[in-house]
Amino acid sequence: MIRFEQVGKVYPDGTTAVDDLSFEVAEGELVTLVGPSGCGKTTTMMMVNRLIEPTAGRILVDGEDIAGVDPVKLRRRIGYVIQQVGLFPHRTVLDNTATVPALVGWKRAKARARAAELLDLVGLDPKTYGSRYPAQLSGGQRQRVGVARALAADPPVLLMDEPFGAVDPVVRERLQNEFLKLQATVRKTVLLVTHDIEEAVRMGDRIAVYGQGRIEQFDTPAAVLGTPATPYVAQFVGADRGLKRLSVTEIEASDLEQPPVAYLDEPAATAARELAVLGARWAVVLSRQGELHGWVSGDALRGSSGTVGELARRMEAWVPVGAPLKQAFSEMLQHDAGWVAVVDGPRFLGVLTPAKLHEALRRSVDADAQGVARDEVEFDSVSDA
Ligand SMILES: Nc1ncnc2c1ncn2[C@@H]1O[C@H](COP(=O)(O)OP(=O)(O)OP(=O)(O)O)[C@@H](O)[C@H]1O
Repeated sequence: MIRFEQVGKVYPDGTTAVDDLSFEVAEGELVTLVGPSGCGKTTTMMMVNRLIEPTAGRILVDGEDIAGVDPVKLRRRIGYVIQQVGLFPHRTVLDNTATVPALVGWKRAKARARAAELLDLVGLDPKTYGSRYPAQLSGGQRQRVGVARALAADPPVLLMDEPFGAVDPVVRERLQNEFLKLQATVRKTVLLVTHDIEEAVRMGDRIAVYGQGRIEQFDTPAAVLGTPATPYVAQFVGADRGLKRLSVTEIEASDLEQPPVAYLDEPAATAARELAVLGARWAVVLSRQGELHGWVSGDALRGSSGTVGELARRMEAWVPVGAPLKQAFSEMLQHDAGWVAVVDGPRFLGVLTPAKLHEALRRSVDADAQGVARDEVEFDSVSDA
């Protein structure tokens, strides 16, 4: 979808910003460009919408060499989100969001209706915020408007330069998560620049790790963390990459333990006896169809004449199977729980304990050490195509 073929950029003063870049961003894929300040990330991105012209190689968007495309027309196909957001201060939020649809000739009512829809999508109620001016918004809200505006004309490609950079870490994580949810539905082809490896890992389907003007590694987050291609990459991803793996290692059904189970319609006395036999202090409460309803303690069951369902407590700590280990860990901490329930839709699969979580993390690190995960990674290179 976006393809760099041996692209280079030397500025008129002789600075080589990037050299011999070749990589591809597939349709619907989110690729993060990460690296230290001055390594050429922004130059790379701005060559895609022709705000900067390459001095070598070529860039294709949707199979077409962009050198031959009128820059203004090109930019209408490419959404652009930048850190400073660049909203027009004297226009309302709604009109800011409707900028591009209006430019490409949509009728005013249609452009505004689309803008309202987009504001809603990024979590800003158009009734409340649509008539405000940018100065009347928080930093995080302005960033959201920036994203809404970039998406308004429904461009297939999105360029994002430090889009969540100007807000505090808590808001940033929320914006990142919101954007990932949005991306799961809109499936744009995205190039996202960041200097933050955590952001690159969290957001990217694949990551391009930049050294000085060139890509040191182009891989999935798991592979970059697990098997850094060069000492430079290893240093850049940091000594705590084991911890970062929590974000990229998924919970699998085989990681789970099977705790004692009690059923909603079962008499409490029966369940209490079963727990006593097992020497267990609690049980997970399920429907007969295997749906998770909560948990119940042996103490609550003993002496009760009712059913298990009447005594069940809500399960606070749960995650869907396939979620990253980090999410399970965070649920455990948040609810001060010794384990988290893992579900597939409404169906209960088992529980993840700290010991199993540790095992899963080891499995993921060992798999990389043996080169397993890397073998599974598909490389896109220009020469393969
Ligand atoms: N117009 C210009 N003329 C000369 N050199 C430039 C120009 N723009 C950028 N550069 C240089 O090109 C190199 C790459 O810059 P670029 O902005 O692409 O880096 P970056 O990785 O995006 O950095 P940052 O994270 O700090 O924004 C830097 O050495 C920079 O000083």
